[in-house]
Amino acid sequence: MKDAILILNSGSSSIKFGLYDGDHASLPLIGHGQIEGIGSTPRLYAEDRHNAPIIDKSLEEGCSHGQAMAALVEWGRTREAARDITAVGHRVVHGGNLFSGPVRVDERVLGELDKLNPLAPLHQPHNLAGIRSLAALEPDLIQVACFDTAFHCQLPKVAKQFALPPRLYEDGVRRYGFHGLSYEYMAEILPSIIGERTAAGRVVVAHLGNGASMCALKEGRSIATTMGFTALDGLPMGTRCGNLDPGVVLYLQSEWGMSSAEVAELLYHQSGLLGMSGISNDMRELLASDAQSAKEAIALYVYRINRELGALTAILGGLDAFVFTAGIGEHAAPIRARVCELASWAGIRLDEKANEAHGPRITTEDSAVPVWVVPTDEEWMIARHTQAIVHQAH
Ligand SMILES: Nc1ncnc2c1ncn2[C@@H]1O[C@H](COP(=O)(O)OP(=O)(O)O)[C@@H](O)[C@H]1O
Ligand SMILES: CC(=O)OP(=O)(O)O
Ligand SMILES: [Mg+2]
Repeated sequence: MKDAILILNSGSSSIKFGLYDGDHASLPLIGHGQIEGIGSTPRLYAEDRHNAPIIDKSLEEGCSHGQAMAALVEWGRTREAARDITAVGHRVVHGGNLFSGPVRVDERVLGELDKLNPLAPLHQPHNLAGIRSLAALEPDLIQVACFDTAFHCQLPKVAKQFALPPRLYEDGVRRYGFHGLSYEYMAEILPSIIGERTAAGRVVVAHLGNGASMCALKEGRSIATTMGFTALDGLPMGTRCGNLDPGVVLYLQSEWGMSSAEVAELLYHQSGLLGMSGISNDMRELLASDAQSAKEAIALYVYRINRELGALTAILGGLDAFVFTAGIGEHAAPIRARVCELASWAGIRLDEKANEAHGPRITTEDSAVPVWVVPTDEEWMIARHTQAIVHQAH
């Protein structure tokens, strides 16, 4: 029977998945898709590697993450009846300071990862619930956790430190950084797209999805990143505030009498693009809106990206390439145009037509720094790690 590897990527608004042919080192894609609307009106959608739809089906109203996962495995088996799912690789957002690489999950590992739930409340509990519900369905299945934080674990100490007493650092209160599977994929794919010499230089990648962060890559390694201890820091996001004076939190608690749960709800769910605009966390809706609040939300979003670009360029000591990726980075040409306009200080000159066509290169020949649009593929990166662990296990 042929082997397949199922990959699950639980983002803050969806479960994305991929089914890969585990018999080949290059891991060809069999099918991929997502379940959207978990908690409201869930829908399972998948297409094959040529983007032809395979399934488009509504799931039970209000179904849980676990039930959605079970529906997915059922689909994988029905569709690929001649295939055995040998392993499931999961995106797990937080690995803390214990996990610096992919790991096969067992009860001990799950126990350690549970402790990190408060550090990634939008993601970690869903990631772990998925692993647990699959373990209950299929106890012998190899399940592998691949961490968003792992790619950043070699950050220089100064980039990880907060200006707090050292005992807090020792206790794990430090910058971890996220979206590491996306940045790892970029480090791997960029030489073939932007050229080996440029990719081996100083590159800033902006991962702009529902969550958003930026990373400074030097010689393909992360040396600085905008997210921190949690996935709240850095850029404003769909519903998260990004960088914020910690004095605001103290003020809300002491003067407004807000509990920590209420502050968490505000900062994780009611801030960012949604909070500022009062309209939506979806950039498509904001770009289509005439409301002043939508315009202000977009203005702050691009302002903050430009500001972080400056900071990361300073850390890198210069800039050889700038790359946009993830939902907004790959699809929102007006946002890229606004960022590039603000980044004229770096000698960036936008090629409008190329930008409208989504690149891959979106700057003119005389731009001092080339800017690229490169689709990310966190799932494929997870599949690679999972395959390596499966090989170790045999
Ligand atoms: N054509 C588009 N124009 C503008 N924004 C888009 C477009 N397509 C997708 N997006 C944005 O991308 C976001 C989702 O990005 P994605 O990387 O899939 O997020 P996540 O993995 O965090 O769920 C959506 O919320 C939406 O704002
Ligand atoms: C870490 C994070 O913010 O992930 P996502 O963008 O998938 O929400
Ligand atoms: Mg994502």
